[in-house]
Amino acid sequence: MYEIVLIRHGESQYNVQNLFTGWSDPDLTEKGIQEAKAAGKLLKDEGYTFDLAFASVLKRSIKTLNYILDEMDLLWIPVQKSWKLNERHYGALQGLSKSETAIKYGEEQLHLWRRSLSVRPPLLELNDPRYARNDIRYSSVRPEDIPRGESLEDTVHRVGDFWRNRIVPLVRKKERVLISAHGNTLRALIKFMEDIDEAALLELNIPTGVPLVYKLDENINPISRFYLGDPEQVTAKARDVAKQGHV
Ligand SMILES: O=C(O)[C@@H](CO)OP(=O)(O)O
Repeated sequence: MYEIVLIRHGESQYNVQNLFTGWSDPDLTEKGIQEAKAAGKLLKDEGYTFDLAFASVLKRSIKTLNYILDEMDLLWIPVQKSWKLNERHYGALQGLSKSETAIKYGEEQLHLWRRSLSVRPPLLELNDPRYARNDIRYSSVRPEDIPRGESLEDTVHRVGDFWRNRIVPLVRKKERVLISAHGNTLRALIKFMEDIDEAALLELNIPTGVPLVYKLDENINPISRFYLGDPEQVTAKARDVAKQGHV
């Protein structure tokens, strides 16, 4: 049996202001830092250790990983960063208030934008300053691969590719891997691994800063997944994420 640990970054400045984030790059809040440190302590107390770790190229994911590794005295392990683990791209919604968007377009439309599989957000114009093509950190990415807005399904493709090509070979070698990523990247990965149906996907919310453990069989198919920590607290945190879509 194999195992892997996933985590969504701690609370960010955009989370606390209830803004659509996507590929925007806000920092962690003080609460987010504490969540990351607590996650590191929990992993250590539960006896976890890692041989290598992954993060996206967004600072909330990178810093969360660093706080966790520092807490575990594992800052020395190799870390690989990839844009393929970036949050789902929220297109022209990025930087807008979720509650104001709910007022303008209705909670139902907002829920579809946030939680459906195939609905894309309004796409960014090519000359929009939020379009990542002019950002130096994406200079090695093929321009046609840089999104202007993604459905969750689009994110499932890029994260699924990354899982198959970069993560699975390591897991097979019994490497103990930690992935620090984002709410919708992890929803995409869960969809990819378990092919959960749309109804379950609509209700799937990932709490910030809580380690999610996957047990995998010999073919690297999931056997079970569970959060570490107090189940009531985890449920309450996931409920808070769901509530961000209300007026
Ligand atoms: O804004 C975002 O990029 C994501 C994660 O913070 O939010 P949501 O939960 O609305 O998909």
